[in-house]
Amino acid sequence: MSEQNLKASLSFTELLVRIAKESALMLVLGVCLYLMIAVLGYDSRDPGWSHLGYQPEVRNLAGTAGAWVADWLFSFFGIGAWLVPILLAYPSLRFLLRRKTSLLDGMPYLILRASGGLLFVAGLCALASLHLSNSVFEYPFTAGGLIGQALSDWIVSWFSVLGGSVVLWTLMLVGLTCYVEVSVGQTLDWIGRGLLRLPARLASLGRLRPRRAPRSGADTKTPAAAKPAAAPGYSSSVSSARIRTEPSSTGSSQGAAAQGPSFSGLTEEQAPLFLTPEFADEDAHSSVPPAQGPSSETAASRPAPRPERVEPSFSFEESPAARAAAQDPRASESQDYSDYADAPFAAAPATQNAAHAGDRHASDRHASDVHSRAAGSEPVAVSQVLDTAVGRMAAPGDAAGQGMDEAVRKGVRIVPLAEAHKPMQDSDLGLDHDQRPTGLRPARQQVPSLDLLDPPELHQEQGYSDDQLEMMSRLLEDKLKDFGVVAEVVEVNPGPVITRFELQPAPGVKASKITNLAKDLARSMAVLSVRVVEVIPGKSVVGIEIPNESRQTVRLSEVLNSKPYREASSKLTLGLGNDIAGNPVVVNLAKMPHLLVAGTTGSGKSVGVNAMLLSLLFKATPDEVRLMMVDPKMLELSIYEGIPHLLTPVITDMKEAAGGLRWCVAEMERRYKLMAKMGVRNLSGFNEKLLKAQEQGQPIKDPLWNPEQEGLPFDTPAPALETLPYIVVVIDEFADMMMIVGKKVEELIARIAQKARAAGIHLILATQRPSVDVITGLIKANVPTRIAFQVSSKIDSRTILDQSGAENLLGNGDMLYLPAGVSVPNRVHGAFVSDDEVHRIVDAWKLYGAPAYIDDILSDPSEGGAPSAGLFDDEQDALYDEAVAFVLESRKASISSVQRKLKIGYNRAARMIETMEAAGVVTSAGSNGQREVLAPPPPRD
Ligand SMILES: Nc1ncnc2c1ncn2[C@@H]1O[C@H](COP(=O)(O)OP(=O)(O)OP(=O)(O)O)[C@@H](O)[C@H]1O
Repeated sequence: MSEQNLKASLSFTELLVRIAKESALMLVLGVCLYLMIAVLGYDSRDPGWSHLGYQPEVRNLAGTAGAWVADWLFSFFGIGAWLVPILLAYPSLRFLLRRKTSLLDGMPYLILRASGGLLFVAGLCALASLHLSNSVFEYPFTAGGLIGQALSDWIVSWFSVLGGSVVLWTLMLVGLTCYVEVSVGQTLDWIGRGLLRLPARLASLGRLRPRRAPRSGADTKTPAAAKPAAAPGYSSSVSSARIRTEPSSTGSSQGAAAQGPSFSGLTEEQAPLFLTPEFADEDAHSSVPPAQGPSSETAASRPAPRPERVEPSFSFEESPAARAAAQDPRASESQDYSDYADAPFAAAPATQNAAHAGDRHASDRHASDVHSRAAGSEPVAVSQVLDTAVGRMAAPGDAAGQGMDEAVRKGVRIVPLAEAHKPMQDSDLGLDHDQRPTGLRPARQQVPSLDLLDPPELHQEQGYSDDQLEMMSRLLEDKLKDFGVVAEVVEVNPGPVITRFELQPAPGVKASKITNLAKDLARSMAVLSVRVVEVIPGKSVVGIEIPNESRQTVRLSEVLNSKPYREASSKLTLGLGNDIAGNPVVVNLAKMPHLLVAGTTGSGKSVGVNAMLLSLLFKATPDEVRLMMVDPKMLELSIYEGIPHLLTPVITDMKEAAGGLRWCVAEMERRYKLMAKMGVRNLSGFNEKLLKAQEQGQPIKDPLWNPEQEGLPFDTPAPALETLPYIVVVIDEFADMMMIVGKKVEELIARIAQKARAAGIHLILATQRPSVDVITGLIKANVPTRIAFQVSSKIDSRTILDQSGAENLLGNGDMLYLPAGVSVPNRVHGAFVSDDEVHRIVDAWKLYGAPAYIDDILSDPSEGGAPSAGLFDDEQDALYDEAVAFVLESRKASISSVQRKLKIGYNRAARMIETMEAAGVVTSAGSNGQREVLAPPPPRD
């Protein structure tokens, strides 16, 4: 056969190929157009594969076949059906329009794009099924069709709704990237670089324009054009001008390409937005001249010219292209592409390794991080990946606001409470550490040593392990989701007794909704109780406090040996326990100035009160602090009987207790008068003044001295004033007093609470009955500092703290401490002190001396201006009639004789005599303190 025949037959074959291609082009266009019409004309009432037609007439513009096709598409793809014609058309047209590409050569690209398209549609359908309601679309099955439904069901069963959404979005984007072959990273890179160079370009544009005009002349040569490296293929383009004027950029790109898979090797001109290997190859091929100039070196080292149509290799094997690029600048273009194609696949093993290394939560989003580290052959620590993920999540407004990335959030930051929790400030606790004199007489004796207390247990069991915490975080999120609350655990703070999970609720989720779920959460997480902290100062999260499996016990010795207690200058410093992070909580009763302690029986109140009392006993001598104890249970405080701090024996009779309060009112009034006479405003000022005068050798005489009142001659000189101790009144069961004595106690407490601060009298009221008839509004208004131990209901908690929370405490000394003027209570794990320890300290104090009871308490309570008369309705006293009978019979109206006769307390007897006075049975006390009996003796039978 002649050469001409061969050419003719070849051209005929080419013709056939061309005709076949063009026919196929028409066919594809036609099919896609038809599909588009069918989809556009879809009417759910038309007959179809999924159902029988509801209407006799087919409405679809593409006819019955069109109706069936549309129904078929919508049944399987849902809203994805709209994309099917487009997805089919784009790659086919692209392939068919490229004349020189044979089917075989183009196949890999077709497969890549088809897979990309499939992934994209599948992701879209599944997302639509997951998130869109079909009631809007009225498609045969779901908004994402059967494919979307099946895929979303499967994904959700493995990844949950949120995680699944992330996976599907990722799938979609990957599909899109494969389909249109857009490099997301490169596009961003391209845009960024374009923006950066924009000013320079604009500036150079002005300079280039006048030069370009003469270029139209045939002879005109710009210096750039004169450069032999100019590539003819680029001659008419701006980019070619750039290449000519910037030869070094090409060099650097080669160098970079030779170094490894990197995009930095591409100039922006070389890096096409659409990474189309065919184009790249063709361009490169046609634009690179065979030889001369500076590029001739590289051209010389280039392998033999390839046949005209050579598709660049699209291989996932990394090295050949990379190596070739080192020598072949032309290859660098295709190499860059294949590098890019390699990147995710190269990353995969590293990601998998990370996963195998235990990082079951390594995120897709951070696969690139992992990859970049893996590429630098650095070992990738799982925790680093988690840290980065959580770091991003924790960014304000990120996690909740823009839909949470399930993959990223898996990996909770675990920060010990000791680091995450801000301890209470000294100002909240009322502590002052300055060493100013406290205004009290230098102590005559030393306080006992803290060694009397049991030491803290050193090796206490730790809470949950990191794995458990991670699991619990997930569980917590899931359980909340079950209750319709979308929130994400952003941090976990393990502490000695509880672990706090910090939740970032999704926008629109109210913290109170989570609070209301506290009980349900406790049940579903199988823990004793869950406390929700709606406000954590300084953070935008909600705290969930879950008890540790094994709880550490806080010993009083631990708290009292702490710096805050040791350095506190106040004699009324109380050690309460440790906060949730294990920091000691030491408070100042003087600043409170009165404290209400309430909690259900067995919650740890008495232990708490004991801890407070021991704190006082380790800080203050009897000269500095005196105690009045009221203990209706006759068990709790009787243990302190005999310590020198007591003003009076521990009071167990409730009416005597009321008398004690009345004495306090009288004492308060007396102290006020004294302070007024001395021109000072508070007790420490008063004591300081006295001490100063004593130091100067001019002790101050009692300005209120009334010798006649004492039954002494009127010229008896006034004694020198003594410093006054603080008085702490501790009432262990304050409800009993309210029940027995009634409203009068409330009035007395209110009076003391209102004024006693300056006089150095402080109240600690404890009750196990936190009801409104015990903790009345009047008492609450006057006792601003509260401690709530565990209570049985929200209502009780509100009665004590004016907010809920105490019902979710753990008992055994777990408490909420609400300082005066603060709205958010602080959780404190109360210090434990055993009865043995209390005994030891009591015994130690007993060694220092017998209690010096203040005689005034045993004298007439009306002295000192106490408005005693009329305060009590003592005619109702069961023994009143007996007392009257005794007085009438014996003709002795003395308190002590009534006391002895009826074997009652002094106060009760005094009240009876007062009542008799009010009733006209006896006279008022004369100057010698004697009363006469006015009523006649009882008639004898
Ligand atoms: N801080 C603590 N740490 C550990 N356990 C504690 C603590 N406080 C109390 N407990 C435990 O709780 C028990 C009950 O405490 P406590 O007697 O103080 O309760 P309560 O509220 O005073 O009860 P009640 O009102 O019936 O007297 C104690 O026996 C002790 O075992």
